[in-house]
Amino acid sequence: MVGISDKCTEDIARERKKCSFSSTELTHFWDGGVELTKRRKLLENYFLSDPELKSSVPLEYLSHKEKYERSIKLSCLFFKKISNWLEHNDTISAMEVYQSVLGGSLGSAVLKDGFPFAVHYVMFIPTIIGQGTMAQQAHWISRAWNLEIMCTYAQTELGHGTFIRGLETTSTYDPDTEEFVLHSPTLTSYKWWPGGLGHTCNYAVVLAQLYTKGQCHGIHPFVVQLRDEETWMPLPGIKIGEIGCKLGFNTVNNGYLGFDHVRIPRDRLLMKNNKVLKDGTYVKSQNDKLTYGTMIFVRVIVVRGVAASNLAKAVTIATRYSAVRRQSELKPGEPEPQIMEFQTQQYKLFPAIATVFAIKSSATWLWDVYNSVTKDLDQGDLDKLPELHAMACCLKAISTSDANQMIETCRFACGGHGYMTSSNFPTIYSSLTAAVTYEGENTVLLLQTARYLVKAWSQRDVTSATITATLKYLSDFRPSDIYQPWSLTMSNLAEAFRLVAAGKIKYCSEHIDYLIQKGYTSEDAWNATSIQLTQIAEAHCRAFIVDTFVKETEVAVVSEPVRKVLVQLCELYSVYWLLKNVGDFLVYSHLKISDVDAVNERLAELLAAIRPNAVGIVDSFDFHDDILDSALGAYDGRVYERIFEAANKSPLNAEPVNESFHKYLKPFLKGQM
Ligand SMILES: CC(C)(COP(=O)(O)OP(=O)(O)OC[C@H]1O[C@@H](n2cnc3c(N)ncnc32)[C@H](O)[C@@H]1OP(=O)(O)O)[C@@H](O)C(=O)NCCC(=O)NCCSC(=O)CCCC(=O)O
Ligand SMILES: Cc1cc2nc3c(=O)[nH]c(=O)nc-3n(C[C@H](O)[C@H](O)[C@H](O)COP(=O)(O)OP(=O)(O)OC[C@H]3O[C@@H](n4cnc5c(N)ncnc54)[C@H](O)[C@@H]3O)c2cc1C
Repeated sequence: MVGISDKCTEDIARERKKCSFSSTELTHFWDGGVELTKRRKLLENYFLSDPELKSSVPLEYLSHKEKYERSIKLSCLFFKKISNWLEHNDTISAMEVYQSVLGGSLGSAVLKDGFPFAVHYVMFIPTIIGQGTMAQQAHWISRAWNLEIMCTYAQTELGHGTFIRGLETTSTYDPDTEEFVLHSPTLTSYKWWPGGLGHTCNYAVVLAQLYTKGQCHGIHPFVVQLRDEETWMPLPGIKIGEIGCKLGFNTVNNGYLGFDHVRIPRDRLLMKNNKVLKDGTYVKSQNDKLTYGTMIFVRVIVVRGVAASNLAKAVTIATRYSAVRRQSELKPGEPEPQIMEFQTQQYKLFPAIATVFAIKSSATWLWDVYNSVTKDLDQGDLDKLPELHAMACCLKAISTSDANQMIETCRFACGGHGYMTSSNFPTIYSSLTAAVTYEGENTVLLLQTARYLVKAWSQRDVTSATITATLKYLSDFRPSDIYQPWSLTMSNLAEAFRLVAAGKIKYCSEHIDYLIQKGYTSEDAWNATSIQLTQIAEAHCRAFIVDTFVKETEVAVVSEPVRKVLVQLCELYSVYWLLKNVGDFLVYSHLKISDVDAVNERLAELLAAIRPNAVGIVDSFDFHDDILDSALGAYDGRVYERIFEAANKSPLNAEPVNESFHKYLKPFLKGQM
């Protein structure tokens, strides 16, 4: 074993030396500025140096019950520590602290399989802000923020997750007592999935069909107490439990919930948007989609906080590992190369690095638009809500599905060792892949964006004067644009993505019209076109991501060496996705068959150009080793020693002979069983 460690650390140190730019400068760009990097590190040091928050036994060796109990202990210590921090420091706002703990990667160093308190902060509090009156906000936010109560967001039911208009839980107003009566009429009406609902929370926002004066007004949010505040026993009429083991999220305590005629006061209906008066009169808001606001918020934060951040972790691990792992021969008789020398390996890693930066720049745009639209909504201006909804849907879907596929590719890039739990790929994958489904299943979200695009296509001439920036390419589109000459410049690549999106949107819209003319209902025509409809949402999203990434590389305040890296990554992202969908580009853009070889060559050139900087680029994500938590991806490159150390944490290695030998194996082998 002697010498292996030195060789690996030398390999990775050599990578860092040959880097053509300052990794620290790229870290500042990634964090959003020097000051933000400082603050992030301050928080990391504060939390990660605390021995109480570290666990000696890896999570995977605990039983399901032990995992839950440890998750509660660690969550309490962790959130106590956050309160202590906020009491004694005013340099970092509470919002920023919670964002880095729950929306960033810091929390995963403490509870890698998720927090049972997460939905309390990520969904319950935002729902009260978005849906509660001032009085309701004052009451519930202060109770929730001060952790007097633990809360969740209970929308999904056993029978319905996507189609929330089909939820079956009812909330019927009784004007005599001025109460709502919550009821679960069927098994499929049981709430199913909410994080922390099992045993952790005593309150929830419950989405239920509101009935008053014999009329159903659709789903509305109600704050409901589930457990006694002292004894934590479920209240009468509340049937509650945990939903059991899952692919991941096993410390999140996802739960189920049923109601047997549970009465709650009238003021538990969140009434910022819609109201029920004392006598049962229903007062409708100007837009019934405002009830869906919390979902938009979470989709917005998933893009960077979940998709980019998990993919960045995975590609850091795989890239560092590829710098120290040596295998096979490139030329006969020569020493085994670092596996990163293989072009196929570069093709697995570098597009994933480029995708992390691409997602990040779109996520920044989305966050800014979210904040501006939220302000408009508060002033009663709903004009920009459809664009925000459409972009949040497709960016959530594309970022999580890219990350999902690329994290798996990063795992494959690490061969057998990637399959070890100690690589941390299983946890990174299982927490990311949940985001493909939660907060709007990806196909469904793509179809929401497609609905917006088809509508925009039909209105593009009438609305061209007021068309939003993300749709301007539709009103600019001329079918003859596909006869322009092709060139391998970034502006031309971006144009090709826009042409593909516009061409496919045009085709889909015309196809739907054609089917309707043939006698299809509009719903059947929609369904019969829906494969292509998901593709137009993807094409629109890719064109948007490329445009946003290009603009970011142009305006970023960085040195020329860093800008060069960003430009290469931006071009790689574009070339990679063009070649993945080359058929579409041949049909809908000005790319011709005779141009494709040159694009393939450009891909190879870009991979080769990024190769010397690869470790430097992933270093710039600046993951603390405790956050990466990977035997393959630690900063020092000591891969083999760490794999060995992790194996020796297996409880089976605590004794030389396991008792099952005496009980079963021996009698079996001796023919005595
Ligand atoms: C799929 C739809 C959108 C369908 O709803 P619908 O009422 O049938 O709508 P439709 O007829 O297709 O469209 C009607 C219209 O509503 C618009 N719309 C739809 N959603 C929104 C929104 N959020 N904001 C603003 N507008 C929205 C649509 O664009 C349509 O507009 P239009 O009529 O075309 O002008 C909806 O039901 C939905 O969002 N389903 C997904 C459910 C979901 O996201 N659940 C999340 C549960 S919580 C969770 O998963 C937490 C995990 C967190 C964790 O653990 O970290
Ligand atoms: C880890 C995790 C945590 C969660 N946390 C919460 C939580 O805290 N609170 C909460 O309320 N919920 C939560 N959920 C539930 C989650 O939001 C739903 O699972 C999600 O919205 C998808 O709904 P579904 O499970 O009913 O899938 P379904 O809608 O049944 O989807 C199944 C299939 O049907 C397809 N499909 C459905 N409708 C359409 C359509 N209109 N057009 C085309 N295809 C369609 C989908 O594409 C998919 O392929 C969580 C889920 C997970 C996995």
